[in-house]
Amino acid sequence: MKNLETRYLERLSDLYPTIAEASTEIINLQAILNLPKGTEHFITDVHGEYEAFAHVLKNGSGSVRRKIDEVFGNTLSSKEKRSLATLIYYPKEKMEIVKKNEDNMEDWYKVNLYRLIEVSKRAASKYTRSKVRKALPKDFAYVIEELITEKAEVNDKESYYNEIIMTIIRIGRAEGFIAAISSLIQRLVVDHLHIVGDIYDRGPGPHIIMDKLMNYHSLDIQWGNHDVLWMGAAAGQWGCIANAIRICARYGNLDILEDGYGINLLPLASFAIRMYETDPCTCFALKGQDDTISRAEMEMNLRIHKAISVIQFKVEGQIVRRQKDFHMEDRGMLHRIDYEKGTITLDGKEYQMLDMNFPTIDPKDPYALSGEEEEVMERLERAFTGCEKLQEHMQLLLRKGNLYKVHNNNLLYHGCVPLNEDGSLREVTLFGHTFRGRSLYDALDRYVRKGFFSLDEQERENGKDIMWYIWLSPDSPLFGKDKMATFERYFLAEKETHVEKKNPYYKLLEDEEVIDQVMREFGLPPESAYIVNGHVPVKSKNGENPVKCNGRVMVIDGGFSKAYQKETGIAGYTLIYNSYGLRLVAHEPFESTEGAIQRESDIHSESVIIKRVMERRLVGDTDAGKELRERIADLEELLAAYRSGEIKEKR
Ligand SMILES: O=P(O)(O)OC[C@H]1O[C@](O)(COP(=O)(O)O)[C@@H](O)[C@@H]1O
Ligand SMILES: [Mn+2]
Repeated sequence: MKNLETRYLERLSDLYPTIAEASTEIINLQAILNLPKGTEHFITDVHGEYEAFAHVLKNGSGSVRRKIDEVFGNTLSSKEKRSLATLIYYPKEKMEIVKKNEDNMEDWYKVNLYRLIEVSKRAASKYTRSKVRKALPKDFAYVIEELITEKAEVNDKESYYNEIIMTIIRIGRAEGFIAAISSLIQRLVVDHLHIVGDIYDRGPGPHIIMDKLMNYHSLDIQWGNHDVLWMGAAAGQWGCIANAIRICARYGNLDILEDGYGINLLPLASFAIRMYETDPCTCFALKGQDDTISRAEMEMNLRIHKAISVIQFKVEGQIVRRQKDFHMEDRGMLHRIDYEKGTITLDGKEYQMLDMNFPTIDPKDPYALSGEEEEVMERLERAFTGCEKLQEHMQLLLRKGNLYKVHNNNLLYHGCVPLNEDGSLREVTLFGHTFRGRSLYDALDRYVRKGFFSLDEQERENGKDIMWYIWLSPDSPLFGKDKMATFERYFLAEKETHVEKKNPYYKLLEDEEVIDQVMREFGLPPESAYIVNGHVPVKSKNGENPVKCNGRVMVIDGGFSKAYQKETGIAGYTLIYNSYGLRLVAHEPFESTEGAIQRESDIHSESVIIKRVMERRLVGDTDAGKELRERIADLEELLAAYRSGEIKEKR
């Protein structure tokens, strides 16, 4: 039998059947290595805020504006630049407005088409032709390529381009063309997107964000605890289902389930209304509620909120009892309640319960679901696991996502690396094995996938429970707090019981030695790597800085989440890593899509340069570059095999 290497070269020769073809590919790949590296965009903790998210994607955290500035410098006023940027972000909507106010549309089209072509030329200049070609919108691929490629052979270039532009206008295709070229610009300014977790919960449109991501050209996701919660729910884990519904109810967002995913909440709603009919549910007031909701709807929402919370506390009590390895029995709350006195004893201290109306709890067996609750949960489980759209979204999370990622010398994860007080890696034992640092991340990642794919029922069930564990365990790298005080926040007035203490990691973020250790743990060179992490809102209003440890760690959760903007004072950070270096961008709250179009009010963003490289970074300096060099080496072997007669040319 031929050896593996020869067999591999034979397969490669199917793709490059001649000396000429193999040589051409080597030259092409070599050329790519010398292009500037593509722009990476990092976004985190979007929490369902799809409008702000869509806008930041459209403007590439200021990358579109920077391209416009590079191309036009002082030859356009800032108002004109703003208009052009708005046109690129929202071409259709912007043109509707222009058409109402402009008397000479032909002129307007001409000027703007010209400007857009200049910007797209610039945006395309750092890619190979073949890559640009792949990005071209189908309908206008040929014309756009014509217009953005320099034509050395055409003498009168201006009239050549003008002819094309005038034809587009004459045949009534200007609008379609503008929309197409605008989306090409958006597509080219960001080469790759990293979402550092928490797409779901609190805001109204996580499903809309997921739809956008489904079509995004190049993407990876580091799961956040809220994303894993939804993954667990989609896999049918009851603790996750109850939590996900509870959070939707808490934020007045049950529409996400009903309209966004078509999950029928009627069984839960009718149960809740009946069971808590006369209960004012005062502990279950909604957060960040919207005033458009009717009174009847609000009352139903409160009851659902309470009903699903009670179910959650029961189900969670069952999980911590069956999964002893989770060491979370202290989070079983219901058996600590004195149902006669209306108090609960926690850590030896007795507290008054703010609500004692629990018609479905049997004090002797407080974690048992009532028959109706059981039935509601069974129907919800079927609805979650049977929802095609939710499953598709979860498949995307599984395909593009991981618990962490090492990419171009950066380490990306949502929460933390669990540490002990002294900074050493915290050991966690699960199902008979002990993990820490990277091995903990890897083990949990594997369990998540088992929860979806394992054929072994026990493994699958453990995998599902692990998703709940990742959501809120003190040892979960995605949660990183000593407890999730949901129960205390609903039922106890004493604020000290609401405190969730963060893992020592967050205190040690400024400690160089600790950070070196974390980087080494993930195989990164401490002198040049960066850590990007989200999860904890940075209160920049209070002078808190997202840049830690002399610029080596960036915590970029600035609060896309409207619910948290009061605390943070801004609307989120994003990072841009392009061929010139690394730039942190702080965004002001996003007014609305309508404002962005009507008043051309782009998000105001301040950016700070974290690192400016001495020499422009090239594709050759990236992970993709490493792969390309490997491919070149393989092709050179093939070439040598052709030339030595070891392999015959196929054509
Ligand atoms: O403010 P809310 O929506 O009630 O959420 C508070 C809960 O969310 C958490 O902060 C987890 O969410 P994050 O991952 O967004 O921080 C819990 O620690 C806390 O109990
Ligand atoms: Mn989080």
